[in-house]
Amino acid sequence: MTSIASVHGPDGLRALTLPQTEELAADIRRLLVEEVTRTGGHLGPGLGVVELTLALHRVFESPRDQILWDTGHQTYPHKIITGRAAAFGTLRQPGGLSGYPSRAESAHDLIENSHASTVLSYADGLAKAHRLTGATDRAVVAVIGDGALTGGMAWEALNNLADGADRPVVVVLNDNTRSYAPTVGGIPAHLARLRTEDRSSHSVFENLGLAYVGPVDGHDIAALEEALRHAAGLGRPVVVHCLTEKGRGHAPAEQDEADRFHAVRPRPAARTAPRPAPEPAWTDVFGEELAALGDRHPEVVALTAAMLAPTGLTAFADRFPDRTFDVGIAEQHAVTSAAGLALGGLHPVVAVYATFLNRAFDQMLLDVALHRAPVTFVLDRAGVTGDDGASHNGMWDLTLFQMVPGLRVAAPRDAATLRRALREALAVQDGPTALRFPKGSAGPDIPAVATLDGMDVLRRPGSYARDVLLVSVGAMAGVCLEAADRIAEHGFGVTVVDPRWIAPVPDALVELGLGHALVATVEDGGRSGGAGAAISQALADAGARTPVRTFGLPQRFLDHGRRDDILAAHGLTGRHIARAVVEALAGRDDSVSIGDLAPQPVGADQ
Ligand SMILES: Cc1ncc(C[n+]2csc(CCOP(=O)(O)OP(=O)(O)O)c2C)c(N)n1
Ligand SMILES: CC(=O)[C@@H](O)[C@H](O)COP(=O)(O)O
Ligand SMILES: [Mg+2]
Repeated sequence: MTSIASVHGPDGLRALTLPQTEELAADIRRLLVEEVTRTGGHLGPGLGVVELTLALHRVFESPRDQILWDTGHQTYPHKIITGRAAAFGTLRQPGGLSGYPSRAESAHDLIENSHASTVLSYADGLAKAHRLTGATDRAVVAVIGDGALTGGMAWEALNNLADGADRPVVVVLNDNTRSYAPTVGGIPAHLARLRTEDRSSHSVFENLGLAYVGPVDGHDIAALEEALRHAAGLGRPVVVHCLTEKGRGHAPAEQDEADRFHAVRPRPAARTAPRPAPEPAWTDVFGEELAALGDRHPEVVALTAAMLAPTGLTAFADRFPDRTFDVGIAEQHAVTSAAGLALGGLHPVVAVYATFLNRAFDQMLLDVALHRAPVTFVLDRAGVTGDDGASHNGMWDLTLFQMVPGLRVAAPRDAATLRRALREALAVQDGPTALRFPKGSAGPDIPAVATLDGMDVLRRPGSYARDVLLVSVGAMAGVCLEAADRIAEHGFGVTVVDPRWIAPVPDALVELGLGHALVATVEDGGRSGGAGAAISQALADAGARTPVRTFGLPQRFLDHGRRDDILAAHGLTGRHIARAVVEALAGRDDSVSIGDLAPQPVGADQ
């Protein structure tokens, strides 16, 4: 039995016979199922590319030849055969292997961004660089999924690749017919015709001017190697169309109609005490409320970028299939299409993970906000997500939102305020709205003790002294209340307020801030240009001399880890905030922000 342990790096692969390689594939599958079901992660995508990964590393000589992966979630087999099998059990653990390619881990990993549809653009750039630097002996190989191929950037890149007959790139299309769910649109329909029709009809790739090889059985190593060698020998841009099965070799994944085990949760640790009833997930609270509002709001339609279930739209889609649109992994199109829907008299809800909206900022700014289109953006996974690493944290949305004229932004603190904010957003007809909430459980509802011009007061100062105003943004309410209690122990009067709608900065919040000795803002998002910065600016514009402390995430790419650990590492805990506020009030040292006070995690962030 050829085991992983018997192969030392990709060079060892090329010495194996075909049967030995097939045995190795079985051993890799065993390791994937055993470890990923324990650690959590992307099991289905990796199972689907075991043979493809082996064939790629037997035909091409990485890292001289550069093998690039779109999204990177399917690279566990690649990691295993490029020297990281022994560490594979640390996958997605703090300080352990990243769940995506990592340049710090290996020379075989070139691109780390987990945002889809980018790989062909990297490849186009690399091919041009090799042409200009004379490094024409290095192959450029770009693996892209059928889902990622529905993203606009992929076609921008194909347009350029087709224009570079003297700049060879081997595009490996990993066609498993699915993103999470079956991939939607004309592109998968075309690929299906290529799979089933005789090769009389030209592929779209050939019509663009690229060579096309396939379709090839993506689980037949010999056939794959022959096709890849042929493609590499063409010396021009070529698409190798590989047919694979997501979840291959693990029956529960193969039979999973939802998403073929796209991403599995970690196996829960054995417990002695009964597990407490889980509090509702933010995603489910949103999804159930939107479905409930769908009857009362016939003008509401929902859009997703290939993530219907992950963003909570399943219930709405089940009840209103004609009012639900999956546009593929195409966030830019989703947003401008929503503007079109709004111009047509409807109220679109664009449900998206916060980090993925980054790429549709221009569309939000100039296709939606410029036209004051009543589009509601619902951002899940806002703030620190943690396990999926730097490009998955939703830590830029609050900063981007500050730049959009007329955009109203809500950051609910719990399930009750999420439901309320959604109802309020759907009632806005004269401009865009956005709601943002983190990954995971919405936790217990946090009641207000009073309201003030639409803002929720969560804590009044016992002594009515107006020493500190703690402005809680979204899900940081619990942290703020803990900080307030700690600060009050030092004899200071602390008010905690949750504006609920945090942009534009409410006038009532400025008014409230003017009357306090110090204002502190706490957000699960980037400090730079975030909600706190906007509040600080608004106070300054009102002529306030009140010092403002903003607590949030540093302007860094944060390594993967557990959400709570990352928040703590950057001072977003009651204890850290209290200490910094008390020191600022005591005048001991008001030049230091909490982000500098907090201990940095091992393997300091970039
Ligand atoms: C811009 C962007 N939007 C959404 C996602 C979330 N996402 C991760 S993998 C995936 C599906 C990818 O499908 P495909 O490219 O076919 O790869 P497969 O999982 O089938 O191997 C999606 C939508 C993302 N990573 N990037
Ligand atoms: C690879 C990718 O972008 C998604 O699959 C992401 O991993 C989603 O993660 P969660 O849905 O677990 O937050
Ligand atoms: Mg796919």
